[in-house]
Amino acid sequence: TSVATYYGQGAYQPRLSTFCAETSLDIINIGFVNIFPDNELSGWPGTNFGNQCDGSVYYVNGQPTGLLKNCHQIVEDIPLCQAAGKKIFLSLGGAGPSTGQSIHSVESAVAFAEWLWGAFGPVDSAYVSDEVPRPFDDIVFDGFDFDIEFNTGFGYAYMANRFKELYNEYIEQTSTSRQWFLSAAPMCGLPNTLLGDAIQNAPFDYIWVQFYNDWSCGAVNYVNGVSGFNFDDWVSVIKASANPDAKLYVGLPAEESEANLGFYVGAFSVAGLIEEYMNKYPSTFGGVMLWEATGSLNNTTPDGHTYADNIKKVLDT
Ligand SMILES: CNC(=O)NC(=N)Nc1ccccc1
Repeated sequence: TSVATYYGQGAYQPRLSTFCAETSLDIINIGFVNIFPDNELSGWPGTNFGNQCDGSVYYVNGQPTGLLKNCHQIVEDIPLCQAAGKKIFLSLGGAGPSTGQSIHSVESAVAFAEWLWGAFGPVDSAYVSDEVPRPFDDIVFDGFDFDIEFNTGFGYAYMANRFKELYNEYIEQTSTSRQWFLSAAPMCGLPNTLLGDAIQNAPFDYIWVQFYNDWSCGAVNYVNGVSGFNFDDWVSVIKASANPDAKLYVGLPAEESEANLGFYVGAFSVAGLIEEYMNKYPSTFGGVMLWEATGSLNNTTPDGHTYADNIKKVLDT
């Protein structure tokens, strides 16, 4: 089992290298590409990585885009994380603005995936060109994460399937042993309107469900001994999906302040839930996802262990 986390939106977050050194973190989603092309005059996506970039953006035909140009610390640090054996995904969506997250046609869903592959994928793929920038230079992400939180779910299955085709095409052409992955971060309510269709129709590798900010299905229900926590239902969703072997993660807030009031549960309070579901679904249970890295770092026990360390310890028992 493994621990996945998000990085990029933490208040006063330290640079990524801090988390490259954290052995309890296995997968890090870098968030976010938070403006999608159909919502941008320039036709380019926009990004936001909190305090990590200097604010300068790319220009297209003399017009500013929302695409950040200088995030040198992330660019310097991703190789450190990858050298430490961590998978680093680029996350699409995130906490807003809601006006930025929608896809208006199948064609634009496909074009968006190809653009991102050219901009953030292998430096020698067929989609690298003078028309597509390399905001993170020669950094090659290990996959793309769908953290869709607003509007509708239209287009994401087409986009995820196009990513899968691009992965397979590149692997076929280069015979590389390197792999690329797809992940999604649905909120726990079922049926899931924003990512249900994508999960049903595209072969995701990791599904980290946000078991917070929703009283009907949050992990807090299990901890409080009441019904609602719906991991079992999510196992059925995975088994009926395009990839029945996808790994299902329990998403949790890493600190009191990182979810709506009442949804945070202590690492040791949630240990029972983790142990029960890890044993109940040994092949589907993938681990725990934490929102998010800096909150976990700020949520340290007196012995100096972060929330992620304490969760990892529960997973390893
Ligand atoms: C995995 N994605 C998230 O956990 N997103 C998230 N926590 N969004 C959010 C929702 C409400 C307030 C702040 C952030």
